[in-house]
Amino acid sequence: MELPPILFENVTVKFEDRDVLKDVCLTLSEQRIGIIGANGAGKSTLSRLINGLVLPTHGTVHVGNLNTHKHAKQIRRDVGFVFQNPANQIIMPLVSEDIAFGLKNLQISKVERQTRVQETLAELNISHLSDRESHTLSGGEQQMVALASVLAMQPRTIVFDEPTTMLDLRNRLAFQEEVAKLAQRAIVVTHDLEILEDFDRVLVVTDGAIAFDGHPMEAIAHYRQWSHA
Ligand SMILES: Nc1ncnc2c1ncn2[C@@H]1O[C@H](COP(=O)(O)OP(=O)(O)OP(=O)(O)O)[C@@H](O)[C@H]1O
Repeated sequence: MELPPILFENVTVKFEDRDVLKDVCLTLSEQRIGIIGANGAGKSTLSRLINGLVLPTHGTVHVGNLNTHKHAKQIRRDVGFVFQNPANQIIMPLVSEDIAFGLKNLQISKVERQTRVQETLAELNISHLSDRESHTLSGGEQQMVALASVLAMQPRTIVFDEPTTMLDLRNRLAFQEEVAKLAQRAIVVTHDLEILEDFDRVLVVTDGAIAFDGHPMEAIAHYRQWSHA
């Protein structure tokens, strides 16, 4: 699978006149990239820039040749986003319908939709949730369903914003295994440092800037040291 590079050029994001990200320049071409850092540092904002959920106040973000300012619709087809709060992402009454919903928007045929829904549920070991009512699921079950909905759409990049916060050990391991197997690019914002150990690259965000960018173990060491300072 060809993975288009993601390019941040001098990106500043201001909220209410405050710089939440300051002049960030990055080229993301690796397959598995982690983003770590303190609460409020700007990690979610950085991740939301990738699919145009947040637009730069200054500068540009490109996914391949597409600019998030100009081509948000095309970019959203190619960059899936798994939200921190899965309840925000679940729309339809039944789990199977919810996963099929995104596929319908992509104009995928009914037969193909049903196949993909069942395959994705099986892949994540949650086939037993297929006919459950979405609003009765536990937080962790919702998080797995939100993940299934995005995986079923097969985007080439998937951005995860704190995907393991509600998961028990078994589902956390399932998530970790799923990410390790993905042919797609995974960009994961997390406070769960262990899941990043086999990643290709980890960014440490501090106060709206990239304070460290490199190998996971070195990035985690940098972040630990910074946290103790
Ligand atoms: N829509 C918004 N309007 C105003 N301020 C915002 C908005 N979104 C984020 N912020 C602020 O921007 C800063 C960075 O937020 P962000 O969510 O990117 O941080 P984070 O590193 O993901 O934090 P956490 O680990 O706590 O989730 C915070 O101070 C936050 O309050």
